[in-house]
Amino acid sequence: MSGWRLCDYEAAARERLAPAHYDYFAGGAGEEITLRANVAAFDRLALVPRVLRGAGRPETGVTLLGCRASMPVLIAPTAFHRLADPQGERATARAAAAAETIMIVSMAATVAVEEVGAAAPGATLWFQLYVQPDLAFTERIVRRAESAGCRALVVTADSPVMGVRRRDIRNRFLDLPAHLHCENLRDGPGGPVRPIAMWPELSWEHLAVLRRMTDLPIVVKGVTHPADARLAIEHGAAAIMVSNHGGRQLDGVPTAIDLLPEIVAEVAGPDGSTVPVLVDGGVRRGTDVVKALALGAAAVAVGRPVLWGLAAGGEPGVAGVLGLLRAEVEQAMTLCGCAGVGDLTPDMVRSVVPPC
Ligand SMILES: Cc1cc2nc3c(=O)[nH]c(=O)nc-3n(C[C@H](O)[C@H](O)[C@H](O)COP(=O)(O)O)c2cc1C
Ligand SMILES: O=C(O)C(=O)c1ccccc1
Repeated sequence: MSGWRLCDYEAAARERLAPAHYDYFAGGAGEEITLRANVAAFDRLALVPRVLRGAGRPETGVTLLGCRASMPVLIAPTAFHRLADPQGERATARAAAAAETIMIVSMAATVAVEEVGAAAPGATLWFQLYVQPDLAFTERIVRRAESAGCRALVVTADSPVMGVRRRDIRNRFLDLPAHLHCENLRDGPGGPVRPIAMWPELSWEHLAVLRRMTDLPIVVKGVTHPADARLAIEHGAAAIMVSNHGGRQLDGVPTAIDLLPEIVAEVAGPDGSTVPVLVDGGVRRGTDVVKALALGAAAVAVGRPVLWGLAAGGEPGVAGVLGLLRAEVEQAMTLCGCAGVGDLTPDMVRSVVPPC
């Protein structure tokens, strides 16, 4: 698949997927304003490279919450990988292991977290959690994620209810096909599968409960307001993920890349200390990654591009997408005169008026 660009994977995925499943992956909430804006926002930013720095071949690797990744691109948690490929999350995890990057396994995975870990022993996995009102059940799934070897807990905060996804309503996409289930929601092996609850009562108090429940570092995903970034840290978050859920929750939210600088400024301690700020939404090429890092992100995550790789070509497809992003990041860093991610600074990014 060499020579492919990310848009080629999306086109191939679209041809292979049932239209309702393509729409589920591709779609956003409401009028899809935020969905479109996420991608467009990167094009309104320009990179100002530094020259003659003798930087050599760049080191693209990063360490996040004690986990090494070969590039500052993580796999965002996305549901239902077996809609895209029979191996589903197993294939994604194997490609993540081969690329040496971190996969955030979704609570709504169609392969149990234990099986994802077993399928890709070399993979670094984090687990995304929708905190369930049944806190005893929540604790059981946290223990399962720990036993499966997950190294961080990513708590999704932007989904007190599900966003209104008009494509899914139009397509009557309500349930998974009968042979697929959210395996992390099973009450014991072979037991019944619970529906995932979105919980409007979820609050900062529960973050403190989780903090006491586990020694895993907690990432709060779906932060957009700077005041919430601060609250997340005050409640023990080890990292923050600036995200509008890929435009799938509240439509009209600013793009994650536009929110990033304010949040980075807010979480910077007076002594220069800070927690890592991750960002996702609309990252589609290496220069997008470099822009986010220059604006203060410790790393980015990609959601849909991984699903396109998976639907287009299973594990090799995901490997192709990750390899492409990795090569593009390296190329962009080299052209920016950067030896490592720490050399990317905010002065290297400018807002531009789009050409008319
Ligand atoms: C099909 C799909 C399913 C998703 N499922 C989850 C999920 O289960 N949990 C979660 O926290 N975020 C979920 N997300 C949001 C992603 O983690 C991420 O925030 C978003 O996809 C980033 O935008 P991008 O797709 O433009 O890269 C999902 C996104 C998509 C597209
Ligand atoms: O579709 C999503 O974006 C998502 O986050 C989700 C939540 C619960 C179940 C399946 C997917």
